[in-house]
Amino acid sequence: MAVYTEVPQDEAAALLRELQLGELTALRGIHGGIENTNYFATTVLDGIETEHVLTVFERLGFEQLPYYLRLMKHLALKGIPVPEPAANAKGEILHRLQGKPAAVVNKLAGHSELRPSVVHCEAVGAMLARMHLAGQDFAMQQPNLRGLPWWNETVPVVLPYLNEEQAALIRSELAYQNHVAAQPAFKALPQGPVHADLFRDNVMFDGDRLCGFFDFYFAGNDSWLFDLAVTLNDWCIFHGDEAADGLHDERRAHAMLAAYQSVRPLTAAERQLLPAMLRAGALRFWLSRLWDWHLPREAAMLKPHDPGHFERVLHERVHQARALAESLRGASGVPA
Ligand SMILES: Nc1ncnc2c1ncn2[C@@H]1O[C@H](COP(=O)(O)OP(=O)(O)O)[C@@H](O)[C@H]1O
Ligand SMILES: N[C@@H](CCOP(=O)(O)O)C(=O)O
Repeated sequence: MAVYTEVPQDEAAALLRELQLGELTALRGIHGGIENTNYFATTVLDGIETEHVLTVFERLGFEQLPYYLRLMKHLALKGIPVPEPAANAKGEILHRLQGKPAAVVNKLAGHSELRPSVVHCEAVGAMLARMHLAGQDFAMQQPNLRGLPWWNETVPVVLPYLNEEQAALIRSELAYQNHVAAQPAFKALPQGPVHADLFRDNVMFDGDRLCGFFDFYFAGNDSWLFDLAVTLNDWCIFHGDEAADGLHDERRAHAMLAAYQSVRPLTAAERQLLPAMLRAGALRFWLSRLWDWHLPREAAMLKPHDPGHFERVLHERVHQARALAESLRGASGVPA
């Protein structure tokens, strides 16, 4: 269920006409997604049928949206396959439907690849690096609104719902992330606009061909390494019914990292900080899932995502980081 706001057919048709996209012939609510109201809209212009996605924003306000929509436009103009927001005659890409902010973008071909192969991970890694480079000259700035300040605010909110072991893990991870974020090397990491939620369900594939990235509504300015870590934490981890839920898949991770670096090699500081950033990415999504699970927005979600998955991912990332640190200490002659 993801139609919170019913958009009357005539109101949608008027907007699509204003955007010079043609005459509306079909409007269908989309039942995936959890954040916004989404419809597929079909229009006909000069005899040609085209598919669009009409979104009514339920959580984000008129102030935050220009950043996301302008970023998508910027990336699309640079050849990155992302949905391009449609503009009216005045060049405006943020519209209003039922008193709420709304946008219309082109519908990407393909479907989400929920069981990605090495080939899919390579394609995503390379495109992510291309997207980071293409965003370098994007002029607008907006922080990642789900970054460290939000983690610091949210941990006390979710703590009452955790058992002792979980509370200890979340507290110690938060302390670790605050410590890492204060380091000069961390502050100097390459930055730019990042997607920050590039999960498997936000990418379209047609077979092995990557058709596009979408759902930029958690984007913001942050380190590129954070974006890569979030992506690795979803695409290169075992999921759900697999016995190894939450564990790292070395083959897929290696493929994604190599493909990313074939476009933009990581700096020495990025390579060193990747284990810490994988932990940060796991903490970020464990927190948001705990929040959604225990404090759901009114009528907002039919099926919140499982927080336990990211608890397992965080355990895995902490374990890996310690093992790596110990092997490095061993290699340098310092006892582990
Ligand atoms: N530009 C697009 N092209 C094709 N499908 C899209 C596009 N945008 C959204 N969708 C479809 O709508 C669903 C919900 O979109 P999503 O952005 O994930 O919603 P939400 O932000 O509400 O969670 C997606 O899973 C996908 O099937
Ligand atoms: N990817 C996040 C939740 C964000 O939902 P989306 O449908 O907007 O991508 C998670 O899995 O926790």
